[in-house]
Amino acid sequence: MIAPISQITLSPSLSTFTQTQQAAQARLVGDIGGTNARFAIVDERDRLSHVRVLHCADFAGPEEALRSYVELEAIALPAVAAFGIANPVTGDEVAMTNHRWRFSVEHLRQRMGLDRLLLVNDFTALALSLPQLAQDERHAVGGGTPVAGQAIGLIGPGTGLGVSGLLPAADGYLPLQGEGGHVTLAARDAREVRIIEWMWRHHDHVSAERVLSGPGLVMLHDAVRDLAAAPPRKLGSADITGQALAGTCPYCAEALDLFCALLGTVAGDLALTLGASGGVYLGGGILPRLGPLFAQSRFRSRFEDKGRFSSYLARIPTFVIDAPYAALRGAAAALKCPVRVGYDTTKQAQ
Ligand SMILES: Nc1ncnc2c1ncn2[C@@H]1O[C@H](COP(=O)(O)OP(=O)(O)OP(=O)(O)O)[C@@H](O)[C@H]1O
Repeated sequence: MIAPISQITLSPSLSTFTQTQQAAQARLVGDIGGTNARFAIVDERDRLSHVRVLHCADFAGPEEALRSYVELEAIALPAVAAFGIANPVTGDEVAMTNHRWRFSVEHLRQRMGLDRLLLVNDFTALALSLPQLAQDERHAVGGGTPVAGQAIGLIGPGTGLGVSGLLPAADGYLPLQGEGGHVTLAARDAREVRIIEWMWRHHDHVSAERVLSGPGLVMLHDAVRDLAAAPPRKLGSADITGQALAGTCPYCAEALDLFCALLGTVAGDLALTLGASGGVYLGGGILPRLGPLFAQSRFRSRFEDKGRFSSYLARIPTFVIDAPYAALRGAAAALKCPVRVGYDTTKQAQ
């Protein structure tokens, strides 16, 4: 743990020098999702401290959330910051897909007095953290062995569905910056055809994210009940998994079963598309909350269920990420990424 910067007493003559050193060493990192914003300080040895999780809904925008973070942690901001955000990052203007925040990266940099602010898609950041994960920070679901130096896939349901990956390059890996959560969801059997038909009543385009996310699990449960002509019952996604785990609601259990199977389909598609012999990693906030249900689910059998390519997929391991702040480490890695990622703003020399 590094000491909070505000607790370091500086003599006036040393102050400027030391602050410059701190700027070179400590960095502010963030992981902004549709539900939570996590912030932390990363030291020169890439260790995290001052980790704090804030609810996005409590703040008008990222500036207010950051000011609250600084106040709650009683720290001075480092001069350099990088945030992963659950959004495509294509320029200075960011309008979140699953939350109301809209902001300019450059304006935020200026308002916070930062020398550099990098915004990157949250799953691009998470992908950059994968090579740093320790063995005990991932749990294998099913068989397969990762092949070193090969492509790696990443997918994770949370408020939305994040998708990214790493492609091998001369000096390591290149992170993907796509929007794979919005691919069209495909049915594998007649039951899923009926579920997707039901979803069309509500969405013109039924993307993977429409189903493989917290709100998606709620819709799946609604669909299962409606197709069974059961009376509607509004349950949140946490209630649905809670009741499925407790065995108290057959509709919840079926919704979760469909959720895991459909995630297997989409993760298998990602593995095929990338040639992800390095493995497919599963992130996001939902899977770690499913307990043993996920490992016992149809996820892995569906992942491998690709006809003539089943043996190809059987060799690819799938791992649930068990490192709650991996995306924060990935945001720090993005600052050092040799290729341009996200949107980077820096203070112009006077
Ligand atoms: N026990 C649970 N079972 C299923 N879903 C849950 C559970 N608890 C929370 N969720 C759902 O998980 C989602 C939040 O996911 P996550 O924790 O990854 O937040 P986030 O980082 O803000 O999300 P994202 O980055 O995707 O926007 C919400 O839709 C919430 O309803």
